[in-house]
Amino acid sequence: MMLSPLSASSCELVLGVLNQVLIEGAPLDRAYSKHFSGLQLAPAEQARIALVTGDLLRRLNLFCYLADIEPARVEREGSRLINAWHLFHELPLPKMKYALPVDAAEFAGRLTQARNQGPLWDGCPAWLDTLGQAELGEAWPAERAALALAPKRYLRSNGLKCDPQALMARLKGEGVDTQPVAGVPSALEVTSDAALFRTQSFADGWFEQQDAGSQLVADALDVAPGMRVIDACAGAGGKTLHLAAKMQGRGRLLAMDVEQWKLDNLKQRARRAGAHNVETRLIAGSKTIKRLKLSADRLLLDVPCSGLGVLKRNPDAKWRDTEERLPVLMELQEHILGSYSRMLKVGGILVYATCSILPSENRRQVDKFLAAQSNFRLLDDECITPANQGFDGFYLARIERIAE
Ligand SMILES: C[S@@+](CC[C@H](N)C(=O)[O-])C[C@H]1O[C@@H](n2cnc3c(N)ncnc32)[C@H](O)[C@@H]1O
Repeated sequence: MMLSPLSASSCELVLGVLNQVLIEGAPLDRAYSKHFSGLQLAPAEQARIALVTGDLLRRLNLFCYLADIEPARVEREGSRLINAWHLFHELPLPKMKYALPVDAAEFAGRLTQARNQGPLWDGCPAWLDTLGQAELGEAWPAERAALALAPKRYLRSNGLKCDPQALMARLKGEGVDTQPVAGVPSALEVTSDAALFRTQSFADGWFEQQDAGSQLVADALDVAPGMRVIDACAGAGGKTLHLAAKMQGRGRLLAMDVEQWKLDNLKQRARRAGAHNVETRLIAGSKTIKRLKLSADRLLLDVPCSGLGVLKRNPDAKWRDTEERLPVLMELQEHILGSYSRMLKVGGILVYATCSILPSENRRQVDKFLAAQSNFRLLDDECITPANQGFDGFYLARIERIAE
């Protein structure tokens, strides 16, 4: 999308969203829906607001430095942040009422200084830079820079309703341009700013919005029609629906989670997608897992994680308590892998997946599990990274159960 200056009312919306995320702690998608609902915004304007907000959040420390404000003062001094963003992109300043000015000479001096500070330039907070360096070493600066870029938009064509070529042609007729994605057969990249979710193709369940990297996770599970498959951390079902399509609606697909509202959401999406072999089950405790002992041909463990692979899309995670939550998440990952793997049959395959690029949430968890469990063996693993593939970052390990 071409960058262009924001109108004064769009500046207000950007600041409203930023304020809700940074000061009130709301997730970014919830802040968008709160601010956009009830407004008759043109899709292009909505996209422009999301682009500016995303860019500001991805490199919040850089823009705060250039505007000479503290992130905590965004509510009072946000107009300065917006002006700094426009100066940075060499755009005319928006006509906001009572806006705080940015001194042009001071801005230019700060810009020169920031260019020489890698973490600041890439919008990386100090805790994350230290962690990334410790975990990824010399690979980190490239990942850090890739995580500062705007995400591309990808769709997954729903194999239960269409194939990617048919979807591409139908969307073209609805004003949405797309192109195939090398190496990910189910994915299309959206190359125009159209309102995807207002299309009849979406209403008819022909696609879901899903990152191309994320689509590789279900591929790795190698499911077939007729199998008994469990998606044990299914959430709202992004990957469940992909698995259902790969099973061509035949066999049993059990989607589980600890949050009922996510499973309710999944059921609704499954109806639209025509995925009739999906059953949902709330995990109410260890008994729910025990009852399914040795029952699955395939098991997906898409565990809760730091989300540090998907910062392009969810940049707000950089400015939350992600660092403090990491040890708790790692303990949960270890528990889920150790305990839920009991649901797999002998000869069955499980995929352990995260949307993190940190070895401590990924390969090290798998190694710890395998060291304690001689009845499983690693088939292979892969880290999909923003710097290498350009998609969101994901990790997946394929593990086979070789004995009871
Ligand atoms: C990475 S998300 C899953 C995303 C989902 N698979 C998708 O593709 O949309 C992790 C999920 O694990 C769930 N979760 C958290 N603790 C859990 C537990 N102890 N057992 C199972 N699921 C859990 C969370 O509610 C969340 O929905």
